[in-house]
Amino acid sequence: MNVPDSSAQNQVLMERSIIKVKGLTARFGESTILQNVSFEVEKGEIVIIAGGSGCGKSTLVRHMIGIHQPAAGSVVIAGVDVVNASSRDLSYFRRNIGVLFQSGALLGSYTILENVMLPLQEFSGLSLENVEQVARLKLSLVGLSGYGNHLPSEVSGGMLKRAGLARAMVLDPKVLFFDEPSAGLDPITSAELDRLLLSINQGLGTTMVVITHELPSIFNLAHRVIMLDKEPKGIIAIGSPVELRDKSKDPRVINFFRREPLGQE
Ligand SMILES: Nc1ncnc2c1ncn2[C@@H]1O[C@H](COP(=O)(O)OP(=O)(O)OP(=O)(O)O)[C@@H](O)[C@H]1O
Repeated sequence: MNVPDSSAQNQVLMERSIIKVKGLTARFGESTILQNVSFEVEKGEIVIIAGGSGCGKSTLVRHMIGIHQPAAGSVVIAGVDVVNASSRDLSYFRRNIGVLFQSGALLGSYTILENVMLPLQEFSGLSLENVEQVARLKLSLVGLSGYGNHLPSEVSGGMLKRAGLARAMVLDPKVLFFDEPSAGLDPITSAELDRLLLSINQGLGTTMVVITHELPSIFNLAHRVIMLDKEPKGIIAIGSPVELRDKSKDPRVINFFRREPLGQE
């Protein structure tokens, strides 16, 4: 039997990671928000980024997807060195990730179907007919088959999120990023969205990075939680929600998980 040597084993382990963040330092002017942050995310994993307001959750994700340039460190996602990517590589990168931010609202004067078609028209090179077919498929995946011709103003908040999700997924991304996906939703609609994300993760194997501080969502979704804090401007804990809740000795982590409603697991 061929037993792989340790470097080959390491290689296999490394290849499991689809996201590698190494020594990331984020600054705005004189102020350092994140210092020397490193972690990896495995293919198919759902990682939640949590932590108090202003600790740098959005800043981290914005650096990961190339919106901001880090002061130091590297980010490699699906094989693309995001920090040093050429415009060609960035274009490839954008096809391999989907982003659903609160600010990424749908365009109000376009129908939901047209909104979902937009990334395909920009990136796919498909004919208009095929673009529409793919967009309709994605709308059915998120349970919005009958709503393609509605304007965003004509559907509920939960439906808008699902339409945004269809748009974020339309290029079949390997990684999806969400910033507070359940913000503004009632608990039932929020739980429905969690179920949808989970079914997409399980059905398609899509890796997900989700910013949220909603404990039900954390327990519904997360394989691992990365907790950030202003001190030391970075990661204070990484682990499954149950591990962090039951085993952490850090009072900040304990306090965070104490808000968990009874009966969540
Ligand atoms: N573009 C920017 N320019 C200057 N400062 C910024 C910028 N973006 C974020 N910051 C600052 O970085 C810090 C972290 O902000 P960030 O939005 O990443 O925190 P957060 O953890 O996502 O917070 P919240 O949970 O409140 O959304 C804050 O002090 C914020 O003011």
